[in-house]
Amino acid sequence: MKVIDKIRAASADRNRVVFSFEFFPPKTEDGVDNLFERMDRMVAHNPSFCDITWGAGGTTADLTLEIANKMQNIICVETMMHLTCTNMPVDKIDHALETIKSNGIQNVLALRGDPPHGQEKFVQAEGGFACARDLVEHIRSKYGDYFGITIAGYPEAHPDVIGSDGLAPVEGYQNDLAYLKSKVDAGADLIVTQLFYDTDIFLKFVSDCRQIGITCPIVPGIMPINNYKGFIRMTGFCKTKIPAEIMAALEPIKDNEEAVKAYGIHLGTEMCKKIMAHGIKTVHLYTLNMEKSALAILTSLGLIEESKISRSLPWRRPTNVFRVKEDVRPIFWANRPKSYISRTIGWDQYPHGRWSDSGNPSYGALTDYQFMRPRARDKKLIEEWAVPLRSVEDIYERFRLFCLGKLRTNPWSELDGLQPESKIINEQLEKINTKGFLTINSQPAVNGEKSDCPTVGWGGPNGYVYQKAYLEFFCSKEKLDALVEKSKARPSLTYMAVNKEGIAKSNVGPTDVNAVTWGVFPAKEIIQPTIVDPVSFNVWKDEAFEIWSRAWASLYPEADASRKLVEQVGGSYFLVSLVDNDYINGDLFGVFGDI
Ligand SMILES: Cc1cc2nc3c(=O)[nH]c(=O)nc-3n(C[C@H](O)[C@H](O)[C@H](O)COP(=O)(O)OP(=O)(O)OC[C@H]3O[C@@H](n4cnc5c(N)ncnc54)[C@H](O)[C@@H]3O)c2cc1C
Ligand SMILES: NC(=O)c1ccc[n+]([C@@H]2O[C@H](COP(=O)([O-])OP(=O)(O)OC[C@H]3O[C@@H](n4cnc5c(N)ncnc54)[C@H](O)[C@@H]3O)[C@@H](O)[C@H]2O)c1
Ligand SMILES: C[S@@+](CC[C@H](N)C(=O)[O-])C[C@H]1O[C@@H](n2cnc3c(N)ncnc32)[C@H](O)[C@@H]1O
Repeated sequence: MKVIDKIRAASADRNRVVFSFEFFPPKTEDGVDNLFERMDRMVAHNPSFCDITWGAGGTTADLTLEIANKMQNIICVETMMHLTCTNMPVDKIDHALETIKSNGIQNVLALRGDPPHGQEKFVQAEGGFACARDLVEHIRSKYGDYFGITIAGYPEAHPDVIGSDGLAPVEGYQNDLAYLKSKVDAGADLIVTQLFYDTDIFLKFVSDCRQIGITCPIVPGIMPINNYKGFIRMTGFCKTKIPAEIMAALEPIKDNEEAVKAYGIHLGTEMCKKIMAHGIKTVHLYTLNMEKSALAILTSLGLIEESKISRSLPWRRPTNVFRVKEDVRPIFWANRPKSYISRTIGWDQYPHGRWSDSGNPSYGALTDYQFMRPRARDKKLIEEWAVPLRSVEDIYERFRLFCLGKLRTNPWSELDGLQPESKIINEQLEKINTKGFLTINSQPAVNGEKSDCPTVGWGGPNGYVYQKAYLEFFCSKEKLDALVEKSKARPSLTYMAVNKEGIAKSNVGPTDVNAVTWGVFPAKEIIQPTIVDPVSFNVWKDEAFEIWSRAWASLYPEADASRKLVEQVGGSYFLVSLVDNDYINGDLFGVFGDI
């Protein structure tokens, strides 16, 4: 969706305030991994968009494109990619735009760019554009209305116009404004401003823009002060005016980083309050890839609340323009959303409400990507899972500890630990893992809980949510046989089981689709976001078995005895998916009672 449409919708919805986060491409691979984990946490607070910068002179082009793709499709946040003209002939510009378009991204921040490192003046690339307005014109003429186009605005005028006294001559400021209007007239629909610390200057700028007929939203760019030296460097570079009272407040605490941060949060909050009091309901935060100050400012403003992170679906709703209609997913990849998205990236049609509408979905092939762990998690996974294993009971112990919350990582999960809903059943999970039913997925039964309940709620307020109890685990053939025998006396149970070779047992039909999570909301059809189905189970099973070797056994050296044990268990156990369809009086764990 275009950011401008989100901002307009928020303004129509009781003038709701929206906020956004800016990030830049980190310099190392570990940095990139860490950034995604951080973004994931920040996106849970529902920013209207996040943007990623385009390294000076196009130095980070490939990385920016890759990060933008992951932000939109895996983190699932509305993504705006910065794009500059520096060193970019038109074919390179088009390559970048075609790439993000095919990845379902609809938002671009169109910029001229700074001169490349070490150079003083911006130089137009051969066959490239001279300024941001040319780029805006090009995007509109070639891509029509597909992209939402944002441009940069400078409340104190562009630094090129600012003199050595730190001020822009009136004429320079006016020319800059007139040029800004020409960028809007060329097709831009949103302005994000350069950072500033004098709110009066920003408010005057907005008023000046309105006077010359700029009507689009103007989003204030706020950079929380994180450390004194960085602040001085950035404001010097951008020629930003620092009000005397800010300098006076910083001077005595400049060597105390914590005090500077706290002041930065206080100042950012006060600036936003003042801006918002003037009717501006958007805030753009230059996060500098840091989480604390940006979130603290939003918390102080009452725009976010840790305890009220709400989910519109039990899994993160896609933002990719091609998959926004998607509202049903099989449960199997619930703990591996990145893998699910990568395996379904080619789908051009998403089921709407009824899973069977999608027919027989062709999942993408299993690739190395599915087994790649973010480096930062690698260390933790090795520490928690590559421990000496003498018997199968030692294997059981890993699963048991994970279900008790004593391990953070799990080879079958891309997520950190368990979800809050698992607390309801973690004692039962512990018991069955101790018996050798090695769980990798679960959900408790829910019969009409309020939809804003912090543990199992989703979909916003005023609705009711429901779930069938679900378990997915590996177990030996003997244990599976015992379970199948016992389940005969429990008609509410349905199961599917399969081993690595594909030998299968099940009491459901080959195309039966079982909705295991649904919600009832005012003035809406029933929403049923999560299903269990044999077709997807059959695809998932290959990934689930590969994880034994590619994500766990591979953590040990080649000939290690523990490695062999892991391979052997993974190679001989069955993968079982078990649903208790009686979500009112069922007792899913009861069937394990005397096995
Ligand atoms: C929100 C924001 C994000 C940014 N992100 C990035 C980024 O990711 N990567 C990056 O490299 N840089 C980024 N920049 C920095 C930006 O590239 C520089 O500030 C650059 O010097 C100007 O870019 P612009 O798009 O504002 O340029 P333009 O809008 O083209 O303007 C540049 C200057 O030229 C003047 N000008 C141009 N044409 C005319 C004309 N015909 N008549 C009169 N005056 C004219 C303007 O008035 C202005 O002073 C960002 C800046 C902002 C505010
Ligand atoms: N608002 C801006 O003017 C702005 C914003 C982003 C990037 N940039 C410029 O883009 C180029 C590439 O930046 P990068 O992201 O690759 O890495 P970088 O290391 O130069 O900057 C890191 C981050 O700092 C922030 N930043 C840098 N310069 C800024 C500025 N003048 N004003 C506000 N924030 C600024 C941005 O969030 C940026 O992503 C640099 O020349 C940078 O100055 C400018
Ligand atoms: C089935 S989903 C939950 C989905 C959600 N209830 C829905 O309706 O779509 C994933 C659940 O599996 C749980 N889980 C993750 N790893 C697990 C494991 N190893 N054993 C048991 N449960 C696990 C998570 O805590 C989470 O509750």
